[in-house]
Parts: sequence; structure tokens; C-alpha cells
Amino acid sequence: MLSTGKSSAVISRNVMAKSKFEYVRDFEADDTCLAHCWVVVRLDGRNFHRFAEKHNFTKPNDSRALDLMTRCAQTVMTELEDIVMAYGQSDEYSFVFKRKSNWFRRRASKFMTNAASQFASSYVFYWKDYFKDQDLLYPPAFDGRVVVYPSNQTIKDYLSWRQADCHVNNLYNTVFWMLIQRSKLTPAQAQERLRGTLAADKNEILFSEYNINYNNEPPMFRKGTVLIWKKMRKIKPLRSEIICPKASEKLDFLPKCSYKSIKEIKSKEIKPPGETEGKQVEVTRIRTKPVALHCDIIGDTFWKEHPEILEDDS
Ligand SMILES: Nc1nc2c(ncn2[C@@H]2O[C@H](COP(=O)(O)OP(=O)(O)OP(=O)(O)O)[C@@H](O)[C@H]2O)c(=O)[nH]1
Ligand SMILES: [Mg+2]
Ligand SMILES: [Mg+2]
Repeated sequence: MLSTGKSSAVISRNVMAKSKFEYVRDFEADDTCLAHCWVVVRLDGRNFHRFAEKHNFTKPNDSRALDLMTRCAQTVMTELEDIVMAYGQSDEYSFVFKRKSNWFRRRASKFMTNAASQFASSYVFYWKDYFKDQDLLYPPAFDGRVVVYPSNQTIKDYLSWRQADCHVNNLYNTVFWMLIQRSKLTPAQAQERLRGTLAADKNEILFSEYNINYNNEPPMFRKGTVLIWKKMRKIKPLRSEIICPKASEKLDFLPKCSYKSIKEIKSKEIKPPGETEGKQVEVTRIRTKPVALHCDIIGDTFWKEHPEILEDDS
């Protein structure tokens, strides 16, 4: 027989769960993301124009700030579920969730708030690793939005849009700051000089006046940062087999972001059944990590080299 104390506690919990207040749940909006669509969360720094000024970011690009953004995005990818890739530039990062993800039953608010809070806390947490001589003066914030894309073509176009935005802004900013820093123009004069110019004109100014070939500027500034999952070394292996990355990837790597695909062969002790002594055996383990690339994602090459990212379009 059940003890009366225990059963009455169960009964009272059930009554509580169906209290007269339960109806307020009906006020919660349904924000389920449409099934089988790619879910994108894009985060963007709040008022980073001011934040960059206050924290003495290098103009037009601050590698410390961009590397910190990428560190935060890698943390988001590692801590959250089902993110297949991310793309970042300036003060923004986009995270692409698996089409079939059922994380938090695909609720947009859960995707967005988890990404934004994880990203913002990581930004503060890792700040000192990137800005050694610059204190963090006030807490930064990031806004977020969720957009769903129904096909592989639309998600590719979304990412192309962000990378094209990176290119347009970076080309403009590179010339703009050259005119100010090297030719001592005021911001208003630099803006006037660039009014109505096309990309070719800006390239020409850079080349003829500053001897800069825009294509030789760092890929991270021109292309932004793509994060994809790669098998790589995490702990020191006893023996390792290095699988070389594809030739086109090699070109787009920054040395400090280099990765090696490594099949780890670790030593592990196991006890065969019936035996008291353990035996050392070698086990193979392949770990994956979000790895940074600074390559073109607008053309087909990237998608052909990484067919696993978008899988089938069904
Ligand atoms: N100097 C410098 N500034 C940067 C860098 N990255 C981002 N920023 C600044 O951050 C701004 C980001 O632009 P937006 O996101 O459009 O504008 P915002 O000021 O953040 O305003 P909201 O996003 O609307 O809150 C740029 O305009 C720059 O002023 C960098 O590497 N160096
Ligand atoms: Mg911003
Ligand atoms: Mg922005």
C-alpha cells in the first residue's frame, strides 16, 4: 500500500499543474520555425560604432576584434545544438541551424536568445585574451533576428548577400581610411572624393595612389570568416595521421587559424572479461571543431568542396 503522504503529494502536484492559472499559457505566441527550412540567427553588435571608438579599434579593421568575434562564434557553435556553419564580418555573425533540427522544438526565441546570450557572455569572458592592453569599459550587447530559408539556393544567397556586404563595405572603408590617414583628408572630404565611384575606381585609387593591390589585403578583411566543422586535433595523440586539407582551403588560411585534420590514436586501458589485469589498447578517435576559413562562399567551389554542409535539398 502506498504511504498516504506520498500519494497526496503526487495528487497535489497534479492539481497544481492544472491550476486555474494554467490558461495564461495560451497567451504565449507560437514562434515555431517552419519545418524543414534552414534557420538563421544573425547577431549584430549594438551601437558598435561607438563601442569601436571607445575601445580604440584599429581602422578600418581591427584583427583583435574580429578574432574575438570568431572565438565567441566558435563557443556558440560548440555549446548550442545543431549549428552547421556560421559566417561573420564586422560586428555581426550568422549561425545556420540544420534544416531538420528539432532543438527546443524549433522555437525561434530559444534559438535567438541562446545564441545572443552565449555570444555576449563569451565576448566579455574572452575579451582579455584578445585585448591585452585595452580594458573593457562597459558591457557590450548584441541584437538578434531569426530568418528561415526554404531551400539550399536561398540559404546560399543569404550567405552570399552577407559576404558581398563585407566586400562592398571593406573596399569602401579601405580607401576611405587611406584618404584620411595617408592623404590627410577630412572624413567629409574623403566621403566627397568617393561619391559616385565604382569598385574599379576604388581599386584604382588604392593602386595608383597608395600602391595597394586590394586583392592582397588580408582575406579575413575582404571575405569575412566562415566557420565549419572539421575533424582536428584536440588532445595530444600518441601517434597521429595527418590528412592534408584540400588545396583551395590552404590558400585561404591565416596561419594562426591553421588546422590539421587528425585521426587521434590514443592509448586506453581495458579489462577483458574474466581477467583482473587491464590491457593497454590503441583507440582511434576523431574530434571535430569549428574551424575558421576566409574563403569565397559566393561561387560554387566552396559548396562543391563541402557537400556535407547543405546535404540533400529534400
Ligand atoms: N574601427 C573599427 N570599427 C569597427 C570594426 N568592426 C566594426 N566596427 C564598427 O562597428 C560598426 C558596425 O556597423 P553597424 O552594425 O551597422 O552599426 P552599429 O553602430 O553597431 O549600430 P547598430 O548595429 O544599429 O546598433 C561599423 O560601422 C564600425 O563603426 C573594426 O574592425 N574596426
Ligand atoms: Mg551593429
Ligand atoms: Mg553590423
